[in-house]
Amino acid sequence: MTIDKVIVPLDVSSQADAIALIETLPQVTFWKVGLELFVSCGPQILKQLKQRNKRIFLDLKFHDIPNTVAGACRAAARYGVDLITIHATAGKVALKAAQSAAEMGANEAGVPVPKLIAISLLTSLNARELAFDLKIPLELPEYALQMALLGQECGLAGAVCSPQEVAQLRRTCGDDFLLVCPGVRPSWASKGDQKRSLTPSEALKAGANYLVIGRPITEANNPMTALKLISEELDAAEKIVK
Ligand SMILES: O=c1ccn([C@@H]2O[C@H](COP(=O)(O)O)[C@@H](O)[C@H]2O)c(=O)[nH]1
Repeated sequence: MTIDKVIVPLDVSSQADAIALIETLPQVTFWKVGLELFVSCGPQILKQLKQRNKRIFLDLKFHDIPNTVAGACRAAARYGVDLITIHATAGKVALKAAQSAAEMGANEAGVPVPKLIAISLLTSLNARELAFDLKIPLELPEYALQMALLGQECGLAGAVCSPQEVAQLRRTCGDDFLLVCPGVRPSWASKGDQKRSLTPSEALKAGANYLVIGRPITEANNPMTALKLISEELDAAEKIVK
């Protein structure tokens, strides 16, 4: 089912708003809990999602020294979530420590080990910002690839990348490496702060495993209709991919 490849972010600031969204879109099986919701209402929302048999992408984008990210990943893994994010720029020692700690936390809690995935480069940044603001002397696609490869070398399960880099990452990192793409925008939706987007069908055909699509659905006049349009677009694209 292509709808299972869509992860919808719960980018709201209260548990009540999050639950309202979950109940408005019962066909969504995979939800993302990010900084806004987790900081607002804590891990309680994870229980709510698990009670409803939903898969959980805990997108807290850890970025700290090895000891601290390890502690955070160990604690996050105990919740029995499916995906956890860490910035690749935390570095090799931190990525390896985070991976071992996630395994330890899950084993302690007797839950499946979550997939730890590395943020390669935020999808809100473009080549100009990378070069002139962040002073990174690599072309953007090469930089995103190197960050994904760093994650892979450290034993992580996958990476978060923009749909514009996913084909290159898929070719280089192989079929078993999980590629999760935010910054996906249907042709009818506004881009907002996303700077490296493609449409859902383009992202799927380019090799993404999961598409994170938020505001085009959650801020639509009718979220159910928006999700249906995306689902039909993905169904058509999957027939071409197969
Ligand atoms: O590089 C990244 C990493 C994470 N995100 C998250 O994905 C969603 C996108 O929401 P939209 O409303 O579809 O823009 C959001 O929760 C981000 O925190 C990202 O956009 N880019």
